[in-house]
Amino acid sequence: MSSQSSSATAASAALHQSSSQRALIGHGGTSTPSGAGTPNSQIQQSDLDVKQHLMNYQRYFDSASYPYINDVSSYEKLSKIGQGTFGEVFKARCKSTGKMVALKKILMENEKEGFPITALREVKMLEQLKHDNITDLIEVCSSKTAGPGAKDRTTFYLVFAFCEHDLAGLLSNNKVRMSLVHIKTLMKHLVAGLNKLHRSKILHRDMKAANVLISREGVLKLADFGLARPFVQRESGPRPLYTNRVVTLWYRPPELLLGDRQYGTKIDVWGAGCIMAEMWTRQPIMQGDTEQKQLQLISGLCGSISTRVWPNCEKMPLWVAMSSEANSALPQGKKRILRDKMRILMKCDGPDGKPMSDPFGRSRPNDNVPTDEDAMNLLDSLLAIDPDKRPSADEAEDDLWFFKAPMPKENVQDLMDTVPTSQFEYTVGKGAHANRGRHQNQQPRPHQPQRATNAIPAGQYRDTIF
Ligand SMILES: Nc1ncnc2c1ncn2[C@@H]1O[C@H](COP(=O)(O)OP(=O)(O)OP(=O)(O)O)[C@@H](O)[C@H]1O
Repeated sequence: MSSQSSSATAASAALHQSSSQRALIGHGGTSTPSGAGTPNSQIQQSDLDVKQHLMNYQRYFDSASYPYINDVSSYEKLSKIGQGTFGEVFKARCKSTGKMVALKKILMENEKEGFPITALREVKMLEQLKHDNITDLIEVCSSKTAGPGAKDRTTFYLVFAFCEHDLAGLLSNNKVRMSLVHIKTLMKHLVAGLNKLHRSKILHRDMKAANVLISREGVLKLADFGLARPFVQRESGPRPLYTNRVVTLWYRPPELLLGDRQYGTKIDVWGAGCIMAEMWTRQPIMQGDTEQKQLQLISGLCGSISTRVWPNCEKMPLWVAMSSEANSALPQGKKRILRDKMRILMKCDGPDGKPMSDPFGRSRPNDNVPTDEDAMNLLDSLLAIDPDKRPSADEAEDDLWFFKAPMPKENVQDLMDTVPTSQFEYTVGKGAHANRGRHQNQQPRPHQPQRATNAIPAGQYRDTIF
């Protein structure tokens, strides 16, 4: 037995003994159990034993190391890079290794309840999700600060490996020219990360370009697990109900907009489809400002939502409300024009491997250059109206597109080398990442008060994180 585990056993024995002793001697160690006439010398001896045990216990904890609770002073804060819903985010440097990190401060909304359950959930999930394409949680740190009235307060930080860019920022930068190989490589990373997530039985529930980070080395990382939750896959019996107030509106799939509360992994797959298209369009493809508007935009691009394309659509809780004349959110007779719209952009690269289409309109798209039909097929399937017709992340990872020339690369380091400044550095102060995706249209987190909208009747569902 190692000295540490033997001392752990000793400490736990000490704790056990001390608490039983305390119970025996009563509160404060000076009274006796009711009615028992115990001689004073015996009480004093028990008291001393308890003190000794407590001291051993304390010594054990003082000498123990807490790999997840280092003091945040081991990092030097450099700048504020973001304001998440749950607190501020800082760029910092590890004093001992020089490594850059992102420190996400946990907002202690209700300190009496201790470490917030939402942050705890995020930590627990990230611990399971060690993968190249998922943001790397290094550790949880704490710091003691003297609060008002000189009362010590503990602040917790999640420490992540630092990523230089987010995809929304990169896409809004017209100096960043992405070739088909770059897009294919990033999509490969995205579906690989998503596949890991879904294999670990976790739903992300907030897929959007702003939550996709890219490291200096050109590796994509899925980030922001603040809305993620574990799910159960049941073959039979009632399926659990989840909140449908998830996913930023622009990336929200039809089933969520129609009030589904028994959704699954395909909600994230829709988000992956929106992100894939955005890599060519360079802006979110459907920017509604209400749920009805979003449904209308989906119908406009992906075709009418009907039993012809989605047999179960009429079973959705909000089907009737959304098809009402007043809402007119489900226009019928709309053709699916996704392929026609994207054809002009999803061009194969030129002979020199340079992109042949220019989403920023600096040159006319070249109609003679062939469209990448395999990319188009994958996009078309990711954005299927019927969630059952969308591929799983596992199937998407095996898609033909990824195995055809031009082959994806290990990373997009060459693209990163063309972007000298970290996106965070030049957006900071203007609300880093305020670019797009973290937009006025961003929906509040489920636990936050809802903004009044003229959308679906509010309060239809209890708005909590399950
Ligand atoms: N690993 C990282 N490297 C660099 N910046 C990061 C990292 N993680 C988070 N950030 C920055 O902090 C911001 C907020 O982080 P995150 O999205 O995890 O928090 P949140 O409270 O869930 O925010 P949101 O309101 O965007 O959902 C990000 O948009 C990004 O700017």
